[in-house]
Amino acid sequence: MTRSAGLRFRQALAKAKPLQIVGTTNAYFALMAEQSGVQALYLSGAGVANASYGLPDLGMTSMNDVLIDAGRITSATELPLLVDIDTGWGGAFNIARTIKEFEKAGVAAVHMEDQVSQKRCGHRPNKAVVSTEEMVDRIKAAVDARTDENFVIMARTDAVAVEGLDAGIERAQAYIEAGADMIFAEALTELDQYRRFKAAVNAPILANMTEFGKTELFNKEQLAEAGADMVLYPLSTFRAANLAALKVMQALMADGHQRNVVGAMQTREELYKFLGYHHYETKLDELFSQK
Ligand SMILES: C[C@](O)(C(=O)O)[C@H](CC(=O)O)C(=O)O
Ligand SMILES: [Mg+2]
Repeated sequence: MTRSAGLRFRQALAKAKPLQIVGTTNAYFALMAEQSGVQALYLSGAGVANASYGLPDLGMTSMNDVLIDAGRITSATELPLLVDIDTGWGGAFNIARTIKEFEKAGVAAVHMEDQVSQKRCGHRPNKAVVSTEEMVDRIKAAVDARTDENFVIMARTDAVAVEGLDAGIERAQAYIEAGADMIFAEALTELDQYRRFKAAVNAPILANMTEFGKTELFNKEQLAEAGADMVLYPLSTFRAANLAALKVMQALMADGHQRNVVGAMQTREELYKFLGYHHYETKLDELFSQK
């Protein structure tokens, strides 16, 4: 694969209207996504905190925590990966380091938000944002640090829920002016708000379709029509897998066996198919064939 990860993301975006970006909390989910026709992957900050550390999404995970999970996914698949880097984890030099490390890890794109470092989930109350100037400095530091010009730096604004739509749009304009490539318009409540962002900001717009949040679960046609270029499903597979796992745990405790839930499990055969298990096994047999 000679094309850079960033270029692969941009090419996937150019081909799809809108590009559906699917959250995969681990490398195996990434393999399933790749073999299900998904064209771009996402590593959620909430997903890393929740799944890998058992923590809430409140800015408690560090750059290295996210980098480890990102590297696992980029090692397993060629699909371009968008990673949630929260606020970039610090001042200008920290942000520069973050960009360099994620680019080196084979990540295609990152999104960095304008919340204060003690951040919250974008769909929760009582968020606070830094000044436009401070976020512009974050973006400048990020853009200056990238070595691949195709590496995507997406600016996320959480300001709409805090300061209103007009302020959010003004910020997005300033962030693009500062060098951001794309805009993540967080926690919008109406389709028309995407339309307003798109009309005012000359850059690709991402719509976050996270479940149980502030945004209605619009379909991709509705979002494309409203001007969204990318649709994100950050935690959909994680939430579904969590419920499936919980039901198995409860059945094991209630029934003393798993026979009632085996039908809800992915079979060994399916697992091996996604892993390419037999290919590895054949290789092993060839390498160490018994005489
Ligand atoms: C996209 C997000 O930043 C994430 O970390 O996945 C979250 C998703 C969520 O908590 O539902 C967010 O929207 O803040
Ligand atoms: Mg997040």
